[in-house]
Amino acid sequence: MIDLVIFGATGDLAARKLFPAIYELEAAGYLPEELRIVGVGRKPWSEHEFDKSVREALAEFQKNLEADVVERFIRRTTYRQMDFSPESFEALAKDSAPSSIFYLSLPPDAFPVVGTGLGEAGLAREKGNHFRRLVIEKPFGHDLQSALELQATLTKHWDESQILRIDHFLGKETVQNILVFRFANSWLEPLWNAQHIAQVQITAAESIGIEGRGAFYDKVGAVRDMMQNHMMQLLTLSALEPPPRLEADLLRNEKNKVLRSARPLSSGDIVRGQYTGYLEEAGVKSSNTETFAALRLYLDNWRWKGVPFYLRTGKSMSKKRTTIAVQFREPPTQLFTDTHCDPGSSWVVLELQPNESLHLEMQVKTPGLQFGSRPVVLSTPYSNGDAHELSAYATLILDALEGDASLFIRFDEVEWAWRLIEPVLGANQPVELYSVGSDGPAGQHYLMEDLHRWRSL
Ligand SMILES: NC(=O)C1=CN([C@@H]2O[C@H](COP(=O)(O)OP(=O)(O)OC[C@H]3O[C@@H](n4cnc5c(N)ncnc54)[C@H](OP(=O)(O)O)[C@@H]3O)[C@@H](O)[C@H]2O)C=CC1
Ligand SMILES: O=C1O[C@H](COP(=O)(O)O)[C@@H](O)[C@H](O)[C@H]1O
Repeated sequence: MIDLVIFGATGDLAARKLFPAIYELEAAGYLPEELRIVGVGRKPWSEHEFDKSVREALAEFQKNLEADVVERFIRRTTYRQMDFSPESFEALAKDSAPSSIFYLSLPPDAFPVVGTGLGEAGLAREKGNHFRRLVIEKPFGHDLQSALELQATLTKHWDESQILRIDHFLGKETVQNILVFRFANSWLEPLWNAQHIAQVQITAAESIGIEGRGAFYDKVGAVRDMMQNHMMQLLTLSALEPPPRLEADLLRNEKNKVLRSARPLSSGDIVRGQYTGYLEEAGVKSSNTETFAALRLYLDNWRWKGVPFYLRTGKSMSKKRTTIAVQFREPPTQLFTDTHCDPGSSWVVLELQPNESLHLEMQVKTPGLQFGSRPVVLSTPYSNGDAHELSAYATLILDALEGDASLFIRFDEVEWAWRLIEPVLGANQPVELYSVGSDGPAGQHYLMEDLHRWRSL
């Protein structure tokens, strides 16, 4: 028997992402026969009420449900009410399978309580071939100090190798494709450095606002919600050195080196924005929390010295689009007249969402007598239409079951991301207003070096 114990099973993330992801794994036949799913909550729900909530979540958040798969899934589930007292953890320990995964889908304040409660009840101990793993949602800490404290608390009972910190961007196929694109194409790698690359723009724009999460978001803002975690992951995967092998720690070593090579940031490297109308959202106090952030940073290492990395993320923007756009340097001399605006400009654009695809923007001859150049785009979709592509959460839950930590964040990555970001967390820096449905505040353009411009979304 293996237990997947979901703390916070009555909550939003469980309904929206975790149950649909487990359903996907069930439908694809990836779940071990002996897996039991234990939903934990403080609410005094009966089994029937929990089943009903799982069915409703699947109906709302999972397309193409098959009745027999739903029934197989429901047969695995059971609900457990806990008050997080020592006695409730001891009772859990009596009923737990020798191999268990504890998924903390809880508000961050509850991470130390539950991590410690499990540890004190002996549920972090592994015996023989059995495993005990702790999956933790983001955010891991609110700043560097709180992240260090949380880590110190958890590692009283849990070994770092047992802790799987979720960043759901790493579960996205197109994010993993960054590595394949870079390291499976030998023509590309010799060009992927400061000698040939002029700038890198990483954008994660969302068209949605804060969607009723005002009370949470207002204390967090875009830098903590997106920049410190998801955007840093996109940066490290774009910039890292090839690991000698695709093993969790070798990969994570390289990601950490990228973070450690970043030049310290100061207030001149960030522009913070807030969409108009944010202050009227439910749960928002009269605050200057940023709903948009743009950063300029440099990696002072052999490969990237002098290349600006521009990162931006925001809510209520003109569209949902996540891209990594890499501009190659212009040829040393211009042989051709250019009737268009950007002479000799070549870009590689990895579009991570919503249209998972790859674009090469290149120059070709202008048809006709004139010897000029004009841009063309070679595009290919990422997907080959395979129905077995898993959602991000399904991939990560499967990896957690299989004990593959490659797509989870190691603590030193969290720590160095906080070290990098902390100087620009500054809540007392002003926010610049931008209109809902725009590409963000005008001030973002002041971050750019001469001749660089943000690409339009
Ligand atoms: N929702 C989302 O889209 C995303 C969420 N996350 C992260 O996932 C985690 C869960 O998020 P979400 O589901 O939205 O959170 P919720 O606020 O919905 O909380 C989840 C559940 O936790 C229980 N809970 C609430 N407060 C406490 C507490 N103080 N102590 C113990 N249990 C508590 C509640 O269940 P009960 O009352 O039954 O105990 C609740 O149903 C968070 O860390 C969040 O940052 C990350 C990315 C996206
Ligand atoms: O973690 C988070 O991510 C989502 C964006 O994720 P995506 O997969 O939809 O791109 C963001 O909306 C949310 O604020 C943040 O907490």
